[in-house]
Amino acid sequence: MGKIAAIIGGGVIGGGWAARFALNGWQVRVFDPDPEAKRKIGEVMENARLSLPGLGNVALPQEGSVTFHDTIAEAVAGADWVQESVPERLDLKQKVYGELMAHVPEGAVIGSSTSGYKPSELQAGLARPGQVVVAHPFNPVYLLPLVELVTTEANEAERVDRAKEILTGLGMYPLHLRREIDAHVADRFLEAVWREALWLVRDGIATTEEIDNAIRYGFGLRWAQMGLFETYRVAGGEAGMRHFIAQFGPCLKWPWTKLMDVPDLTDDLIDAIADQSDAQSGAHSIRELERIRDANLVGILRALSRENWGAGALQKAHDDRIEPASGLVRHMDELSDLSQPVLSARRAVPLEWLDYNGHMTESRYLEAFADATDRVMQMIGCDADYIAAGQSYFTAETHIRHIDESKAGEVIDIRTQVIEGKGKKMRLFHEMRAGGRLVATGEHFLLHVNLETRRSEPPTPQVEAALVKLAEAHAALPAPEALGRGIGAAR
Ligand SMILES: NC(=O)C1=CN([C@@H]2O[C@H](COP(=O)(O)OP(=O)(O)OC[C@H]3O[C@@H](n4cnc5c(N)ncnc54)[C@H](O)[C@@H]3O)[C@@H](O)[C@H]2O)C=CC1
Ligand SMILES: C[N+](C)(C)CC(=O)CC(=O)[O-]
Repeated sequence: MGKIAAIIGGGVIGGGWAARFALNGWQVRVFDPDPEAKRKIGEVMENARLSLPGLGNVALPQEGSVTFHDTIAEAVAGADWVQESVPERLDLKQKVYGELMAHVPEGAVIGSSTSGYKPSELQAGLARPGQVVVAHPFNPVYLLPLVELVTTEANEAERVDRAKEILTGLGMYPLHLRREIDAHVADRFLEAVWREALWLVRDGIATTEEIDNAIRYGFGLRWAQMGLFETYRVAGGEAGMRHFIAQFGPCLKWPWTKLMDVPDLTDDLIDAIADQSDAQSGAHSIRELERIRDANLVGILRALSRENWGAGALQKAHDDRIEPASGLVRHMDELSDLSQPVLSARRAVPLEWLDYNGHMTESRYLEAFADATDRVMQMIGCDADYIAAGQSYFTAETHIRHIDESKAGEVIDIRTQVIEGKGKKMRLFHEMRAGGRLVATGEHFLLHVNLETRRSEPPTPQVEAALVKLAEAHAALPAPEALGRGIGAAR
């Protein structure tokens, strides 16, 4: 049996944790007295299955089970990680921790999703305070990598290291705070922005929609990729941060913000906010908004991955970590059997690859096959260093057949047969399958090129020898039925 995560409280956040653990191969056990918890978590899992697996370019491990339990004792039995996500009330959390102490295995980490309590407040009076850390995630937990890890002197160093390792293994970024503080780091920041926004609505300066537009059409886009300080460094021009502070530092003392003043949440203000929010977003259900949010997040995160930047760089590092378990290799010497087509991709279909017909769109087949070709190039030694040294392959011709549909989150495998590999020429035949079904084939002809002259020339002897070895090993395979076929050619 795989690793076990117990989820105590399966609402918005507990459901997100359940999805992140399960889709990363953990067995998940949920305890939540809400009779609707199973349905709600089922809906979160559905959204997560569409979006999380396709965030990266390598398939996640096989999904773990999610089971529901009537008692805390049953849910936490044998658990490696327990994540508490009950409502944000200290008395309730402390009661739950009392019960957890009686049943959670001593080796397990107990993480709290608390948005604002300090770990010392949760640890107070417990038999084993060292087991409890704050692991504060961000909604949607299954897509956003940040988790604030807050610990105290009571936490053993080994347990803190294990907590970091487990969270990293889930594709998250544990930001370990230097010391505990109310509301950690990110929520202090969100709270300041939220307070200011409430004032702007209360004073009739802007509506909820106008405030959201001010964020999403402007600084929100900047924050997603560079955060605050790096953004302001750039805003300081060539003189950087010092110039930025010299220019805008004095404004901090001007009445630009309301600072700690909080508007009274009167019935009138709450009605105004709720009515404006209905007018702004009421045409969509919460589940629809969640799906829109998820599709946008996947697009943003995948764009950042292409630049190997920010949260996208984290995703790439996660892909690298899980790649060996996925069965993919980087060099053909790692293959145990050269006589069969090589596994050149094993990945899930990203949400952003879908089109208006609800399935993977045609251009993405080429992207998937192109990535598979890159993998074959890497396997024969035409890797990043080789290319940086001035040689590579260019694709000269491609023929793709679309045979069956593929949906978001579905795992596709591509296996590649080398049809020809000699001198400057490389001809590949890719077969893409989803759950054993043949989904598409791609035939590609490539020429080896000198990147300085931009003219074709033979590869280095090492690369050519590797390619020839693979081509000879594949020569005994039957020719693919569609090899060399043009559009409209008889089946
Ligand atoms: N909603 C958000 O945006 C975020 C919330 N958090 C934190 O996560 C925690 C949970 O918040 P949400 O998921 O938003 O609340 P929620 O209200 O959606 O879910 C709480 C769940 O806990 C269950 N519950 C109540 N008493 C319980 C008990 N004794 N044992 C087990 N389950 C119990 C409820 O039935 C409910 O399903 C809070 O500490 C909150 O501060 C953290 C990050 C973001
Ligand atoms: C509003 N909130 C305090 C519950 C927010 C969080 O804790 C983090 C988030 O997801 O924004």
